[in-house]
Parts: sequence; structure tokens; C-alpha cells
Amino acid sequence: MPYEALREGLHSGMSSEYLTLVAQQLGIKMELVPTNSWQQTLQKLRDGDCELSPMLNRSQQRDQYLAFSQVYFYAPNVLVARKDQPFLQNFEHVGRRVLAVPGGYRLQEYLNIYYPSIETLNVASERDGLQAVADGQADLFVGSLYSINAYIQQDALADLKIAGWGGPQDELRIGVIHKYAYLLPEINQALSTVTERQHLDIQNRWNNLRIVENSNVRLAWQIGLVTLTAILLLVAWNLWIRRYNLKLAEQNRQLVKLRHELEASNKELQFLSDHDPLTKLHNRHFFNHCIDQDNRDPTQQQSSLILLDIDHFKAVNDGYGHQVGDQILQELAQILRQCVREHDLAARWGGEEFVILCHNADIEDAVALARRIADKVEETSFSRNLAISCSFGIAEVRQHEPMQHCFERADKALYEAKSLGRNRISISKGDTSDNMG
Ligand SMILES: Nc1nc2c(ncn2[C@@H]2O[C@H](COP(=O)(O)OP(=O)(O)OP(=O)(O)O)[C@@H](O)[C@H]2O)c(=O)[nH]1
Repeated sequence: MPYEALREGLHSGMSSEYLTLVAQQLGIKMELVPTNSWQQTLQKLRDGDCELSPMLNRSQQRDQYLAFSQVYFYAPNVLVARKDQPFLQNFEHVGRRVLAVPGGYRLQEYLNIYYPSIETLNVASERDGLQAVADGQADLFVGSLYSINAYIQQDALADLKIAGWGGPQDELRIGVIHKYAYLLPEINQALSTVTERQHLDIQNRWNNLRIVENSNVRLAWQIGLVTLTAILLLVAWNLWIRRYNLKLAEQNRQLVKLRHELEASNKELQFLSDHDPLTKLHNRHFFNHCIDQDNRDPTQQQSSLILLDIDHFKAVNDGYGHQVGDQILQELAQILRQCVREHDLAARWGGEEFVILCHNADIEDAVALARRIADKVEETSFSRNLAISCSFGIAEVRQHEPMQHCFERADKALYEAKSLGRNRISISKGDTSDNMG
């Protein structure tokens, strides 16, 4: 194949199609004479056991017992070698290589005439020749490109390659024994009616010629595989990076959240460390810290201290409970916040006692502030509609006087306010106090 073969007892292949066309034109019926090999076919023609062969080359030997039609099919002959062999181009470069040739082929006759020095191996068929090359019994095989292609594909002889051109191309004709040479004009006439379309259809039906440069295919596979691997690695890397970035982004989100929480906790801690938890006023610790700084600041302007204490607060606790006492402390703290100026510092000193450091305030300013607070306390209805009052002790910070000393004077003034009946403002003047009802 693709030229001819017996398939389930029937003649098939390209030659059978041409023969059918010719037989139809001639209006004759052909009878098949099966043979096992090309040599046997030629022998039968020589012996006159069959009268026609549908597709063969003309040669000097064959002229002796056959007459030939016009050429109706051309096919190149090629050299086939194992893949490790170099490209030889043509018979000129065969050198000392062994060339397998099917017995009875015109090529054998051609080689004998034109290349007698080439060592040939006679093989029974094209398939045997190809196998001989594949097995290493021969270095080369020469045959028709079309049939070689079919055998290589059928028998999966992947290690073989086309290594060059193999002599003259096949010029295939119908051969008849001399006895029927008179039929040739009609046969030629029939062949000339075969249209180009019909030629092409026959060729396409039987020639599945695939020219494959295996090394390129392998290279293409390798390149493809490397490219694919690279692409897969890249995709995997990208996926990993994306997942890593997502993870990082999530961790960053967590970190930012934690930082905010930490900042909030810190703020809260800071607030707790500086403030009294019940009244939310600054605490004694913070107040001490501030007066320490004031002590160190020589540019500090005139300031005064107010100490104030709720009168008879124990009675409130005892009469209405500690919780009501707490509420009153909170309400008083709120009054202090409302009354003090922006730059004053009000703090809970402890228990029911509060302290206000009035910056940039002389004794009159401090007294005015204490008065405002006292008035506000008086007009306020505290929890449970309770009315309370406060006693105040005020001292102006003297030049170079330590705060602590001033505080003691204010405390003394407060004590005096208490002892004089409470609900009053007492001012420290030197080591004595002035009292205001
Ligand atoms: N509810 C409440 N009571 C407190 C708090 N701290 C101190 N006290 C109470 O305040 C009261 C202070 O009583 P005292 O020191 O006797 O003074 P007072 O009853 O106000 O009398 P004078 O100060 O002399 O007018 C006590 O009963 C304390 O228990 C507090 O945080 N909450």
C-alpha cells in the first residue's frame, strides 16, 4: 500500500481504482490473479499466467515481456535510514552502507546499471526492507515515498527517517503482455480521460503522507513541556504570592485592629491612672504630678489653691446608703467641671474632699470661683432631692512658696471653715485664715 494490496481477497489500493476506471472505459472485466510477492507477480507476467499489471515502472528487462501504457502516476523514491544516520541526499553518498532493495523492483536494475559499487540486500518486500533497516541488517532502504510512508506509519517504525532521494522517480504505467499490446491505445485513451480531480481523489484516499521532522517534534515537545512547566510554576508562584499577600493583609488587619485596641487600652489605662474612677475628675496622683511641675517652673504666674469638702457627708452615707453617696460625689464633680475655668485643674483629693489648682488666679479670683461653686451646690437638688453644702479653704501661692506648703495652708483654712460651722469659705492669710460665711 498505498499502491495495491489484497484485502479479504479483493484487489485494493490506488492501482485498483485506476484499473476500475480503465476497465469501465474499455467495457471489459478484469479477473484477479492473486500473488504473494512482487517477484511472483513479475514471474506470472513473464510466464503469461496473467496478462496485465496495473501499476509498474518500465525497464529494459520488463520491455522483454511487457508493453507499457503512458505514464499516469509519478512518485518520488526516497532513501530511508535510522535516525542516527546523516542525511545522504542521494545514491552518490551511500558509500559503504548496505542498501536494502525489494527483489524485482526496477530500482534494483537501475542500481546494477548506474551504481554497481553499492552493496545491496535483496528483500522480499518494502516492509521487509524497512524492517531490515530498523533491525540494523541494512543501513538504508530505497522505495517509493508513498508506500514507505504508509509502512512507517502502520508498523510504527518511529526510529526511521527519510535520508535522501532514491534515484529516478517512479513513472508508473499499466503493463500488458505483448500478446495484448494492441489494447494499449484504448488503455491510453481511457487513462487520458481520468480527470485531475479523479487523480487527486485517488491520491488523497490512499496517501496519508505525513512528513514529520521528529527531532523538531521532540524539540517542540520539550519546549512545550518546559514552557508549560514554567507557566504552571508561574501560576503556582502567583497563587502562592496571592495567598501569602492575602494572609499578610489579614495579619496586617489584625495588627491594625490590635494596635487600635492597644491604643484604646493604653488610653484607658492612662485615663485610669490619671483619673478618679468614680467622679472621672483627675486624681490625687495626677494633681501631685502637676504641682510638682509647677514647682519647677520659674515662669509660673500667680495661682491659688482651693480645697473643698462636703459637709456632713457621713450622714448622707449613713442615711441614704453608700450608693446615694457615690451619686452625690459624681454630681458634685459635674458642678466642679462646669464651674472651673479651662486652665484650672480640679481633682478628687480623696473621700469627699476635692482640690482645685487655679492658674493665673489671685486670691480674689479663687474666692470668686469658690463662691460660684458654693452657689451652684446650694441651688442644686442632688440625688434623693438632697441638699448639701461644702466648706472651702483657699490659699494663694506665694512667691517661691512650695506648693506643699500652700496646700497645708489651704487645708488649715478648710479646717477652720469646718470648725466655724461649715458651708463657708475660709482664706489663708499668712499663718491665719480669714473667714467668709
Ligand atoms: N459613698 C461614698 N462615701 C465615701 C467615699 N469616700 C469617703 N466616703 C465617706 O465620707 C464620709 C466622710 O465622713 P467624715 O470624714 O466623718 O466627714 P463628714 O461626715 O463629711 O463630716 P465633715 O467633713 O466634718 O463635715 C465617710 O462616711 C466615708 O465613708 C466614697 O467614695 N463614696
